[in-house]
Amino acid sequence: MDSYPPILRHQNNQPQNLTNPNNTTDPNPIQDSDPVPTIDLKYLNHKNLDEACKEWGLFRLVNHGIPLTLMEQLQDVTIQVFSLSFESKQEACNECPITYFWGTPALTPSGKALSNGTQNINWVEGFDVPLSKLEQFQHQVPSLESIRLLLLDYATHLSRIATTLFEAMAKSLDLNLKETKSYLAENTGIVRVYRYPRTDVGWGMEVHTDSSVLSILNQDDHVSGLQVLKDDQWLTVKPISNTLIINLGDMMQAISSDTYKSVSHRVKVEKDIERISICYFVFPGDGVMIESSKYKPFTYNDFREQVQQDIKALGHKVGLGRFHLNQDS
Ligand SMILES: O=C(O)CCC(=O)C(=O)O
Ligand SMILES: [Fe+2]
Repeated sequence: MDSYPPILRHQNNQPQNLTNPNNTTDPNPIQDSDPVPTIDLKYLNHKNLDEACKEWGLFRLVNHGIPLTLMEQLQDVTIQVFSLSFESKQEACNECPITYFWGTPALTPSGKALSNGTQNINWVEGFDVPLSKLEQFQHQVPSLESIRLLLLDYATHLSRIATTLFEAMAKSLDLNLKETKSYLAENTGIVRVYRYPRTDVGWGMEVHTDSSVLSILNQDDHVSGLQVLKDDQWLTVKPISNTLIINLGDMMQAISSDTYKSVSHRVKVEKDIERISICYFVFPGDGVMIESSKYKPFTYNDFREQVQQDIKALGHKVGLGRFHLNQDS
């Protein structure tokens, strides 16, 4: 229990030693499939990809080329890092580019929790890792150093996957590839590693859309939680080992002039079992103007500042609606 941040120490939580999932009984038996479209990266079918982006804004990626051992090692080390005491996690991130946060996924650019004090607690703790800084430091805490080394390797795969998918999308959308290259800037990539505690109240993450161009989620192999809104219905995205979930963010929706969807999603928590996930987000390059037929020209920085203002003033993100061409403000 002392590994949980104090505000997440709900009375119903008992100390638990998760967490090699292979040793636990799974309360959410994994079904073989769900209706989420599957895209094969090795044999990329542009038409299927285009349809998934239009209809869902989310798909499952197979044949992604990341070694299974790397995916499994990352999940194992993530579990180890989170099992450190709350105080050591805080202390470990005091003077390093990695930020440790809890209770909300909304952070200021300097890594502080962003809030106007009225939001609900999100039952989540996490580490925010800017990938471009990974080479510049080493960590004294062995599990954090292991995760840093694994992420260095993982990051090259994430860039490869994001670039391949984005180029295929740009082609289907008939965007000028040379101009649009800067819409996906590899040096903006961040990874967020999350643990959702066991609890019987609240949400791990409330309904939102990602602000990214693309997000790549490496879900817990054994515990479900991610839910996606499709045709006004919430649907659970089944965890399936050795696959990734790709979701499109607000920047992709804007770049595509609303042809593609930034998908609404949320994360459910479980009473009896923790969940981890390792999520990657990539954004347009610094100062790059997003031009589209549906929105006023804006940079990702304009967008992020607006989101921060809205969260402070209203308690929630308004998002792309702020930039719509027929919006007055
Ligand atoms: O943990 C997950 O599966 C999803 C997390 C998420 O939606 C986010 O970080 O934006
Ligand atoms: Fe998200």
